[in-house]
Amino acid sequence: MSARMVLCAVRQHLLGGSRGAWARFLQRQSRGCVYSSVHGFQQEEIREKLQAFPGGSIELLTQESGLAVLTINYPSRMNAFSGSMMVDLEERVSQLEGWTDGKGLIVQGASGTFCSGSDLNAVRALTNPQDGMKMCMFMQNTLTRLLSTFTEECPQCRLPMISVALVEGRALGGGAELTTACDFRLMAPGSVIQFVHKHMGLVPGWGGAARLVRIVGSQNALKLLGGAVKVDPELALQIGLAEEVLQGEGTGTPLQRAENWLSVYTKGPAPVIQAVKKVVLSGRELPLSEALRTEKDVFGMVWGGPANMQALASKSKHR
Ligand SMILES: CC[C@@H](C(=O)O)C(=O)SCCNC(=O)CCNC(=O)[C@H](O)C(C)(C)COP(=O)(O)OP(=O)(O)OC[C@H]1O[C@@H](n2cnc3c(N)ncnc32)[C@H](O)[C@@H]1OP(=O)(O)O
Repeated sequence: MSARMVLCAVRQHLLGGSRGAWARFLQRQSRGCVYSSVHGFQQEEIREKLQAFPGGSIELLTQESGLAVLTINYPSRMNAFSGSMMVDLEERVSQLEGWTDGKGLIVQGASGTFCSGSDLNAVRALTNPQDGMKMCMFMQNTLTRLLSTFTEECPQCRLPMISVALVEGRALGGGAELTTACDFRLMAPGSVIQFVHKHMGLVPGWGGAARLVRIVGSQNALKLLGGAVKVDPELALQIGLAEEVLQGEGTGTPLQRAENWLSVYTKGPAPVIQAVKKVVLSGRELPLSEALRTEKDVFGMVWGGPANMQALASKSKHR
């Protein structure tokens, strides 16, 4: 464990394991996970630039069940991301990082379609490479925090919720990238995920390529990006991009079906579900020796905790 990770673990203990307090502490320390001023990234400068392209919103609904729903809301532009929505998303992620009771997150688009990527009106006004890179760094930071990725600068998992992208309609360009910032993708019949970047003379820049390789492997990722392939639910299942197709007309809305699907994995006390996400995430993101040490630290947080004591007292059998 690096000196910084030790410090982080000690701080977490001092803060009594309260994720809200811990999140607020970390937010004060550093808001961006991948890029900071060290990399020439000035968050306030790009926020201001993005705010000049308003429209739409990102809505967050947190529920007592511990499930939250994040909705990309700009139906008149097929839920494309305006500049102000990029800023909104960053603020909603901060809100989620401070939500102590959170266990699961569903990311969806409004009005039956997921997201058509960046708002092309904003993209056209930001074509110089400097602005493009700033926008890309801003979105990489936000989506990295959304997925709770461990990075060198941010070795603590701050948003340890199990997340699902509910894909209805289309997820194009940046919208396809956003789906990869969730742990799972559930697709409605007839929906499409398409990395259209090649057709735009681009490659993904919101971290979508790096994450896609980890999800489907480099050969499938090369095919999807190189061919700008329209991925329907059948292909998505075949290559492991989607977890399930949400079938079942008459069994509730797609959102209700996604909530039912997710609730299987989020049933139980928040600290335990958050611990599950942390150990899996560290196994995926960190070198083995660091992942093992993180697992030990997380284990130490739940061992002897209320859920553990209650389970021991009830002498439960796992039949
Ligand atoms: C860095 C770039 C990259 C990234 O961020 O990683 C990107 O994401 S670039 C954006 C990539 N996305 C696109 O290029 C999508 C372009 N749009 C379409 O292909 C189609 O609109 C659609 C999404 C397939 C839907 O087609 P259809 O069902 O026929 O509806 P319309 O075309 O009539 O769309 C309705 C309305 O929405 C506007 N729209 C759709 N997408 C965007 C967008 N990304 N930016 C801005 N506006 C968008 C579309 O122009 C229509 O508006 P009106 O013309 O005013 O009716």
